[in-house]
Amino acid sequence: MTALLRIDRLVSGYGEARVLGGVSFELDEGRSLSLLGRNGAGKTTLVDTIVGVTTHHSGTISFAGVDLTRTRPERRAAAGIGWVPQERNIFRSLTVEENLTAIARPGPWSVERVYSMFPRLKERRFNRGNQLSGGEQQMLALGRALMLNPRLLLLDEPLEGLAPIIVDELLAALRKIIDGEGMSAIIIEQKARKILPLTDRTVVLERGLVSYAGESAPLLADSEIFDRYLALGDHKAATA
Ligand SMILES: Nc1ncnc2c1ncn2[C@@H]1O[C@H](COP(=O)(O)OP(=O)(O)OP(=O)(O)O)[C@@H](O)[C@H]1O
Repeated sequence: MTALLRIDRLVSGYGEARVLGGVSFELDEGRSLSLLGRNGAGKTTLVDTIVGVTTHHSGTISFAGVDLTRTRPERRAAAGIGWVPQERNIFRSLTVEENLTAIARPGPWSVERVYSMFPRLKERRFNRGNQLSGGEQQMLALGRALMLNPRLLLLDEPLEGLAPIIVDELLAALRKIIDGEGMSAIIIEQKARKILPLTDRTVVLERGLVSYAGESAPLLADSEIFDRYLALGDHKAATA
């Protein structure tokens, strides 16, 4: 079986600077992956390289059997790569409903389905992006990505800066999207223990290299394994 996403010896960064030093991993269709690691390890750089907005130095990115390494970001999106960056790129001057319909592509996800996932967005459908709370903006950013009906969803710290009750609501929605709908997803998260139970697989980055690539379950089940890869330095506080 061809992996949905195959990253092979990827080296990328910003201009001359190399952040990823040769990253390889695969993700099968319908599987989900936690992308973990300390601040500055290269998580955002990896996701941004998959999307096509960093400087590629060497290595390959294949998606559904097609080499996308030198393809422009718009073509990658059209191929089915949906992206919710850390800064949640919603249109702040458009209403919730306009945000959802502006970039919709045909497929199972519709405005009504997004509203049933996030009833709060339905209540706020005539409010503009800049009138929403942080949690509502994150729901809208996720809803927008779903409206593109992607084959793979890339989420960069979707829980960051949100109140605990909103974090729980988003985690429940992500569980429905991943488990219920079988969406393939890569999720960057600082709070490893929150996201590990949601995902089949995990990649841990350390200084631009893969230090762990495997099932998520052993990291949760065995505190020694968890500590070896995740409870170091900055990460200790973040995962507590
Ligand atoms: N636009 C940029 N230009 C130059 N260097 C950058 C840029 N963005 C990030 N970097 C550098 O790349 C390295 C990896 O950063 P990256 O944001 O990928 O890490 P991260 O694992 O996502 O960390 P965080 O959890 O802090 O977001 C860091 O040393 C960072 O300073």
